[in-house]
Amino acid sequence: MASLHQQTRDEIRPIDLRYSDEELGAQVDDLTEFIRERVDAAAVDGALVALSGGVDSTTVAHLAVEALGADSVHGLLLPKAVNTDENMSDAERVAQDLGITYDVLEIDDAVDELLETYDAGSDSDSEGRWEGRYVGNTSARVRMTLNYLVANYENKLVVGTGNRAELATGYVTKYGDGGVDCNPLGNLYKQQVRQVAAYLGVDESLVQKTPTGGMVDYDTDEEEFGVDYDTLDAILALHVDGGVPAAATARLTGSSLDEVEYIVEMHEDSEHKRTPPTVPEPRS
Ligand SMILES: Nc1ncnc2c1ncn2[C@@H]1O[C@H](COP(=O)(O)OP(=O)(O)OC[C@H]2O[C@@H]([n+]3cccc(C(=O)O)c3)[C@H](O)[C@@H]2O)[C@@H](O)[C@H]1O
Ligand SMILES: Nc1ncnc2c1ncn2[C@@H]1O[C@H](COP(=O)(O)OP(=O)(O)OP(=O)(O)O)[C@@H](O)[C@H]1O
Ligand SMILES: [Mg+2]
Repeated sequence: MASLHQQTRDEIRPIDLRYSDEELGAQVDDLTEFIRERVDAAAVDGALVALSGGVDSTTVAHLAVEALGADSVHGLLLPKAVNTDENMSDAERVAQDLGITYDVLEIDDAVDELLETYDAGSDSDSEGRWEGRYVGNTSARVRMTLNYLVANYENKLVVGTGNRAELATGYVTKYGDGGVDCNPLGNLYKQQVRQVAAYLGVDESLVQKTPTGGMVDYDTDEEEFGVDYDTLDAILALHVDGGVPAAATARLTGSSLDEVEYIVEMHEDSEHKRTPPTVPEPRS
């Protein structure tokens, strides 16, 4: 990995976290070994991957096939009306190119039924953000339920797709896309995920695709972070994971202090998503 301290005050350019060629091959070996180990340790028959057409799930599907062989990997496409046809056809192409079995299960009815059961009325502010939150998160939890239904049925592990940038900022739905059995990409920043994807032969258009949650129709990840992914990666690597002071991080990444502090706030507020549910201390 390139040095985090490669910049001078006069020359601000994105911090490069990408692996060297040698590191990249070794990293991919480690990731495939990780998936094999998890499946062996659980004594199951393989891996289930939910496929969205995004680079994270595409990369995990490729890694799982490298690790286990196509016969041991099952894909699930779980479209909702809000998902673009392009994403879903990309997901289908990934499954077909890899030669894995997959199902396409529409989730709109299940999500609507849950919302109606609670009579979830309008909880929206003027931009519909709050309504988007509970609808989007319920969709993610319906997907999680279907992942486990099929994983139980097929005796497989649910292999998650969360990367370090998402997990560090809590940019996952708790017990939704965050509800998985293991996360092979959990220590990789987004630019490293893209690098691994390219190494595994993922189509360039998918490697460079704009990340979106597909939760509601207006979200791209970078709009919610307030900075682009390369900058987010760098802020996390320098400050949150690396202990470089916030002001120096802002300078080194070409960000404002407010932008760095917003990411820190996301990190701190989402601690509960990275730890098991708390229990009180036992009475002594
Ligand atoms: N301190 C605390 N200790 C323990 N639990 C705490 C807590 N604070 C909140 N909670 C619980 O957590 C809940 C909030 O968490 P959660 O339900 O996840 O909801 P929340 O974090 O508000 O929303 C999920 C975020 O992740 C993003 N997301 C989700 C899924 C996929 C993607 C994507 O890009 O692919 C992005 C989404 O856009 C949104 O910004 C609260 O309702 C409460 O139950
Ligand atoms: N329509 C969908 N069908 C199946 N799985 C989905 C769908 N939408 C989201 N998921 C699952 O939720 C995960 C989290 O979504 P996320 O957007 O973070 O990842 P991605 O789409 O793979 O990559 P990117 O972040 O670049 O868009 C996906 O990787 C996938 O496993
Ligand atoms: Mg996506």
